[in-house]
Formats: sequence, C-alpha cells, structure tokens
Amino acid sequence: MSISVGLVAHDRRKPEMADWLAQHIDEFTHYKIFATGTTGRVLQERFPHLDIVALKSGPFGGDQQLGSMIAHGQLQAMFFFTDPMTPQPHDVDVRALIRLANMYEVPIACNRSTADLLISNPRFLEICEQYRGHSPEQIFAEYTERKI
Ligand SMILES: O=C(CO)COP(=O)(O)O
Repeated sequence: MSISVGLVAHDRRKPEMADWLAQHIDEFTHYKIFATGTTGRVLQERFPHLDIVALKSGPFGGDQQLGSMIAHGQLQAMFFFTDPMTPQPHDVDVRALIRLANMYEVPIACNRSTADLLISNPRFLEICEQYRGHSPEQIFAEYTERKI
C-alpha cells in the first residue's frame, strides 16, 4: 500500500526542502504527496513529474488541512522544515499540526537532519504502516472516559 506524506517548509527553508527532495526524488515518486500551497507550488515547479496535491497556503488553513488529514488517518509521515528565527502569524496552526502528528504517532521531521534520518531508515515504510490508523483514544483513555 502506498503511503501519503506531507511536505511543508517555511519560506526561508523552501530552497532547502527542494534540495533535500532532489536527493530523495526516487523514493518520493512512490508516495502520495500533500503540501501546503506555496511549498507545493515551489516543489511542483522544480519537480514537474511529481504528483503533488497543493492544499491551502499555511496561514490560510493549509496546516490545519494537513492536521485534519492526520486526525483522519490519511497521512503517514510529515516533513515540516520550520523556521525557528521568524515569528509566524499562524503559529497556533503550526503548533496544532505538530501536536496532532505527535498525538497520532505520525513521524515528523522538522529539520533536514531528522528528515535524512527518517527517509534513510530501511524500516521507514514498515514503521509508517505500523502506525497507520493509530488510535490515541486508547492511550489517553483517562480523557475519553472522564466523568462529566
Ligand atoms: O506556513 C506554512 C507552514 O506553517 C507553509 O505554508 P506555505 O507552503 O503556503 O508557504
């Protein structure tokens, strides 16, 4: 079964993500790719043969669209090159996306070295499959079963 991956980069890290993707282009031809709007456009221009679904731009809801996909078990890995030096107007959305990836055990790389670690792991696909459809409700049962 093919996995779906999310690709997102803040503006100053878009060139880095494009260079990183070039290094791993063979793997990514096998994955379904979902990206936030501008990241998707930049990557599609550089790699016209890739099939990239560009969602809304991050500040206009793209991060939340990816978060929604995670909550529905539709995304198996995230590569999100964040910019730690630039305040983002939609910081709450950025944090919400990272939080949901954590919650649903979706592997998420927020910088290039971690992205290298993930993608070069021979068990990358197997691990993505293992956690596909992960249900946090069981782990956080004290929350789901709390008395109201
Ligand atoms: O802001 C982003 C992620 O938080 C990315 O959005 P764009 O890909 O539209 O630049």
